[in-house]
This record gives sequence, structure tokens and C-alpha cells, in this order.
Amino acid sequence: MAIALRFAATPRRLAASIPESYPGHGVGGVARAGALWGTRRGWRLAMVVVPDSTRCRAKRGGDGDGVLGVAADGGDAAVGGGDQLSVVMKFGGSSMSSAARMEEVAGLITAFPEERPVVVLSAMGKTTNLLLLAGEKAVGCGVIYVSEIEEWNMIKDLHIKTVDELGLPRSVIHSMLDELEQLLKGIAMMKELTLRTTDYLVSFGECMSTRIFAAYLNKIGIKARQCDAFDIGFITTDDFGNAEILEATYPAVAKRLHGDWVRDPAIPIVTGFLGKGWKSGAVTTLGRGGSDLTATTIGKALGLREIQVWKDVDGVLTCDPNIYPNAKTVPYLTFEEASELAYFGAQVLHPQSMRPAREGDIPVRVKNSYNPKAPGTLITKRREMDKVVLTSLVLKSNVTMLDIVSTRMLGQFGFLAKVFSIFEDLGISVDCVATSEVSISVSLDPSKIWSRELIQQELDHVVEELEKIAVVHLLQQRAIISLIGNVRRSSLILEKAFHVLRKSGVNVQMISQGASKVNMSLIVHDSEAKQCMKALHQAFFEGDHPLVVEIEEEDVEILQLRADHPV
Ligand SMILES: Nc1ncnc2c1ncn2[C@@H]1O[C@H](COP(=O)(O)OP(=O)(O)O)[C@@H](O)[C@H]1O
Ligand SMILES: N[C@@H](CC(=O)OP(=O)(O)O)C(=O)O
Repeated sequence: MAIALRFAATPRRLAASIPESYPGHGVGGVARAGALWGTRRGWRLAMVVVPDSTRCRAKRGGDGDGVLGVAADGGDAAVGGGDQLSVVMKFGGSSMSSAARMEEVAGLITAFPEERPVVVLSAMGKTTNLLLLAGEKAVGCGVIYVSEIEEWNMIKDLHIKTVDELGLPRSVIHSMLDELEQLLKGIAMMKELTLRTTDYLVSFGECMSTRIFAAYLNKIGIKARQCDAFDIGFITTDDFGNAEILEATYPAVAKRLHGDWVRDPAIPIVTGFLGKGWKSGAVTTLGRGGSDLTATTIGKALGLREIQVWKDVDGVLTCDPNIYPNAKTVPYLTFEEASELAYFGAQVLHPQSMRPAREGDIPVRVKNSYNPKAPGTLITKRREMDKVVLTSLVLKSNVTMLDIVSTRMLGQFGFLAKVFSIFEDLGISVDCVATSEVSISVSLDPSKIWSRELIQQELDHVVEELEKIAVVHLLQQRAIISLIGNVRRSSLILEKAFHVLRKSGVNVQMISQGASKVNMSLIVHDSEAKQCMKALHQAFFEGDHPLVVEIEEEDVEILQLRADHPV
């Protein structure tokens, strides 16, 4: 039998005190789920105490010190044999762009010696973009000119320079670079680049960054093991370029990472963004920015304490700092808010990445690898929403809108059903929808469509089909401004937003509120979008009394806002 205990003590102090407190017992390991966490008052730790080498499972318990849970012999998750993996730390391309950055990141990993992280890495810097461009150029350049492709040379130089500067042998990436050159030559010879080959091509970015980083950690005395996601159980659909992770991934990844750790503890350095198609067996990718999803999937699979996503900004911000530089950090978010934000185009998180974290109820912390002292953003299932008004503003530009007015050939139900079946048949996703009895306005999601020509072709096709039952107006160069906030304050948010937009002389062309109710979307003309974002940001987040101010009474709040922000 094993007993899991929860104490307020540092892990090391607690481990030292166990033999005294429990004669004849030893520490079997740190309990697997949510076992170790720091609070302002000190460390809280669940540790499994075993009378022998029995493999056991610790259960998560309630608050307070004392017995946390008791697990029967032979439980399903072995904890014997030392510390357990406790967090995921994901570093994106911006955090891993050079040898100097890799040294910094190694410093961040070692700054928390009690933590046993699974590290997930993206490709270095802009390598994924360069690989895509190199592939496109290879299609048209002829085999003998492949070695002259500028992007290929940039990729090669960056990786060789990094290996040299870190004092590693070039053999760490030599075979990868050789294989990559062969692949580009193959593409040039075939004069074609399929989606499947594109995924294989871009996978070299993550495969190289992880090999370099694992070799560097080993060199500086931190035992690390490079892992290709497609070899450790990431099983996906065969939708190359945008593959979905299948359920079988969770047990497979847990078994592999956990088994490797128990057999030979070494920090796993996992390729983000990649998987293996379940039918094809080929390398797949999870959509741009997909390493966030790799990290949350591992977090859920292993039931870890926390998922850390390290970026080049101080967390999730009140808006994209490239659109408006006065953006501020949002300290707390719910999974729902973060999903809406990502889905509506905030580049900071992959749209699907919150799902595994929400399902596993594992907190996600967004941190800045360039400024690790900044607290970042903590994303959890629930948060105190009483005092929250607006959380963040998201802009999605270059959106196409369709106004579809029924010719009344079909009844109301038939009309809506027909419109959506046309979208389904053509594989087109819609973002925002607003309906009346005889008309429907939708905005189309451009991210689902690959190249410019295809957009026009698909649009022509969808309009043609819709014109069989409706009068259709195609409106291009529109923008969606999404207001992510507290549903219980929706009237207040809209009141304020419309005041601001009226004052700026902007006409809103459509509004829509998602079923999750944390997001209200306004569609405006693209040319006015940035100016709207600035005005809205100033009204909601800046000045002496921004709308996030903590005021108890809703009526008082509205009155005060009117007084403080006359519009
Ligand atoms: N609301 C937002 N909050 C924070 N960053 C945002 C937001 N919207 C867009 N961004 C952009 O996202 C970038 C970080 O995401 P990303 O490039 O995917 O990082 P990484 O490559 O390190 O994973 C930031 O540099 C910022 O320009
Ligand atoms: N390298 C991939 C995957 C990824 O997640 O990258 P990043 O973490 O740098 O956004 C991409 O560029 O899409």
C-alpha cells in the first residue's frame, strides 16, 4: 500500500523528513497528478510514501495538509524510482532563434531544479516560413539550382552557426541537412509539392532544433533525450497541413514518455507541431503555431501540474502589440476566453490548444522567455469574473462577408438549412453569423483556404450556388473586431463600444455574439479597423478609469463610466 501526503514544505526538506516520520517507509516518488505546486506561503507537495518498491498510484485530494489519498498495490501509474515529470515547458521559434537564445532557455529550465519538465520546441526563428519558401522555389528552379535557393542557404547557415556557437559537433544535424537537401532536389525533380511532402519538408525545422537543444543540454550536464513527436505516439488524422490529434495519442504518449522516464530519467525534448497520420503513417503538421497544441496534449496525457508556454511577449495582451503598441498584459483568463481569443485570430495561441488543457483541467501559463520575471498570464477553468468587463480585443483583417437574402423559394427553415449545406459541400467555414427570417450575413474564415487564387475560385463557386436560392452580396476587405469579455456585462461593453465607434465615425456592418457568450464580434471596413482598435483600446484599457477597474455595484459602475468617459 502507498500513502500520498500533502505538506507545506520544500520537496527536498520533505523528502529528508519522511524516513523519520514514517519508520520503515521511503519516498516512492512524487504523485503524478497535480502533485507539486508553489504557493505564496511555500511549497505544497504530494509525495508517495511506500513501504517497499511497490508500484502505486496517488490520488489527488482536497485542501489542507495530511493524508491526500491512498492507492492500492499495482495501480496503473508507476511512481517508484524517483521524481516525476511535473510540467511542460514549450518554447516557440521566437524564444529559440539563436545559440544565445538556446543558452538562455537552458538557463530557464535549470532555474527550477525541483521541476522535471517535458520540453516542447518549435523550429528556430522563422525556419518554418523559410522551409515553405524553399519548397515553393524548388518546384520551379530545376535540380542543379537547388543549392542556390536563398532560403535553403539561410536555413543551413543558421543551424550550422548555432551548432558551432554552442560548441557542438556538426554531426548533430549533418544527416538532417543532407536529407533536407535531397528532399528539395526531389521536389525540384518532380516539379510538384504536395501537402504531404510540404509537411515532411517543414518537419525538418522542429527535428533540427530539438536535436541541437538536447545535445546542448547533455553537453552542459543536464541529461536530455530528443523525441520526435511522430515516434512517441502523436497520432493524427491525415489532413496534411492541419491534422487533428486523435484520442489514441493520450495513452500512447503517456506510456512512452513515462516509461522512458522510469527506465532512464532524462528531460524529454519533444518536437512541437508534428504528428503521424494514422492511415498514411506519414509525418503530419497540426496547423501553424501547432507546438502550443503539442504542449497541452502532453500536459493532459501525463496529467501534469502546469503547462508553460514561453513567448516573446509578457503573456496574453489586451490586443496584438503589432496593431496597437500600448497593449497590456491580461493576468488571468479562462480556457474559454483564451480559446475565443485564439480562434478569432490572436496569434499568441494555437486555436485548438486550450482543449486538452481544459479537458485535463491543467493550468496554462503564458510567459516571456525574454523577461522571465514578468508574471505572465495564467489560464484556468474558472476565474473571478465579477469585476471583469473586457479582457481583450482581437482583430482579424481581410475578411470576406456574404449578405444572403432569400428569394423565398424555400421556407425559413429550408433556407437556413440550404445555405449551410452549401457551405458544408464546399468545405468553407464561417466565422460570424447573423440571421433574420429572410436573410443571413456570414463572414468566411480565410485561414481555412490555402492560396489567393483558390479563395477567389471558391468564392465564385459559393456565390453561384447561393444565387440559386437567394440574392447574394459579396463584401470584401472587411475586418472582425472581437471583444472578449464578461457576458454579464455585455450591455455595458456594447454601449461603450458603440459610443466609441460612433464618435470615430465608424459604421458597424454586422454584430454577432457566440454561444459561449464570451465573445462579441463587430464587422467593420478593413480601412477603419486599426483606428477602431486604437479607440476601443483607449476607452476600455487606458486612462484613469479603464473599464477593467474594480467596482462592486453594476449600476454605480455604469454611472461612473458615463461620468468619467463622456462620449
Ligand atoms: N493578444 C495578443 N497577446 C500577445 N501576443 C499577441 C497577441 N496577438 C498577437 N500577438 C503576437 O503573438 C506573438 C507571439 O506568438 P508566436 O509568434 O506564436 O510566439 P512563438 O513563436 O514564440 O510561439 C507576439 O510576438 C505578438 O506579436
Ligand atoms: N514552427 C511551426 C510551429 C510553431 O508552433 O511555431 P511557433 O511556436 O514559433 O509559433 C510554425 O511556425 O508554425
